Parts: sequence; structure tokens; C-alpha cells
Amino acid sequence: MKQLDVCLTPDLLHLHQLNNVVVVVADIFRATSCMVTGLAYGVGSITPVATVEECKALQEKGYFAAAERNAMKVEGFDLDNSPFSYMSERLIGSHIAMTTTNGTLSIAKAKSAAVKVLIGAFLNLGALVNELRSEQYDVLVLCAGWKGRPNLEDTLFAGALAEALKDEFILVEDAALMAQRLYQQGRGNLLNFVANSSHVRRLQRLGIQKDISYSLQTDLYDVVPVLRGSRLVAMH
Ligand SMILES: O=C(O)[C@H](CS(=O)(=O)O)OP(=O)(O)O
Repeated sequence: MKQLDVCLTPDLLHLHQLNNVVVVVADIFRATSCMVTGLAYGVGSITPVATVEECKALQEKGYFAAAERNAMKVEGFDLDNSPFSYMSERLIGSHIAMTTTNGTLSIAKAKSAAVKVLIGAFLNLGALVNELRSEQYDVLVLCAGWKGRPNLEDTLFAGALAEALKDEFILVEDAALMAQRLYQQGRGNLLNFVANSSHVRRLQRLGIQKDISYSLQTDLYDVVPVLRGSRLVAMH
């Protein structure tokens, strides 16, 4: 039987074997919610990069560029890290370069070794579950966390995936069981469950409220972003 494991933060990724593993990167607030939204709204591709400098270089080549650090847009870039910014008509068919504090760094860490990198959010949970059911490989959910620390919302998402796939995948390690049990506890009201979390408090301090409830909605979109070369594109 296939195995599903959870890496609670990218700083623990060195403990995981990624050969023949599909990695699902999750950064609920807000990078992977942006990626799913953008591709659902018709963005052509999103190139995740780890640094602001790499993002700038792609902007100079004609990409729309999204650069965020500590939840704020970096000066000189076109887009911030709000999913609502990815709903614009001007982005349909466009190529976006994106760097964020935690999410794109996690993708950069996973991409060299994984057999495939997929992007997960509550927004595309059902589509992702269907995709993973037909995968022949083990799955690792990589939670982006916050600057090397685990966080509640990404772990909840990992738990939602573990719960949905529990008949097809064995949950071998305690991190997967912890995530699953956390989700079982919180699923009745995700918004309430994350209310005092560090990321929610940080976003609220900056007046960013609507992204929180938006990103906790389940199954809004049928799109599964997959990394092809350096670009994330919609899988089907
Ligand atoms: O913009 C975000 O929500 C975060 C920034 S921080 O974690 O609040 O500093 O970036 P992300 O890479 O999407 O976690």
C-alpha cells in the first residue's frame, strides 16, 4: 500500500527521502491559495522562485512579478500575496514569477528530488485527492510553515488530505497522524480553530482579513497545479 507522510516544516525536509515520492506543497496563508486561484482564473503559468532577485530578473524578461516578504508586497513588483490579486482579467494567459516568504522557498527545496511537485490548498482539496488516488507513488505533504516553524493552517490542510486518503494510503509516521487528528478536531469550524494562530494574528495586524476566510474554503476549484520544469501549470 502507498504511504502518506507529512513534513511539518521545510527545515525538516532533509529527514525525508524524496525519490519516487510526490510532494504536495501547502502554504494555506497564502502562497498556494494564490497559485490555485491564479491558475483557476486562467493564468498561463506561475514560476515560483526562492529569492526577490530571481523574481526581479524574470520581471525584467517580461513576466508579471509577485514578490512578498513578511506578508507585504516588495516595492517595485506587480502583485502582492493576496489570492484576490490573482483574479484579474489582465493576468489571463500571462506568465507570473512569484516569490513569497515561505511557500516558494518550500517548492524550491522540494523540486530537485521529488518525482512530481503538486500544489495543495483547501481551495482544491477534492481535485487533489482525486489526483493522488490515481498516483502510483508515495505522497509527502510539505507544510510551508513560517520561517522554519510549523503552523496550524498548513498542518490542518495536511490532516485534511490524510483523512481523505486514509483508505488508499497508510499513515506511517506520527506527523501524519498528528495532522490527521488535528484536522479531525478542527474540521467543524476551521476559521474558529485557527483564530489565535500566529499567521492569522500577523495578517490581521496588517488589516488582511478576507484572505483568511477565503483560503479556508474547501473545493472552490477543480485545478491541480503541477510543476513542469520551472513553471507551475494546471495539470489537465
Ligand atoms: O504573505 C503571506 O501570507 C506569507 C508571509 S508571512 O508568513 O506572513 O510572513 O507568505 P507565505 O510564503 O505565503 O507564507
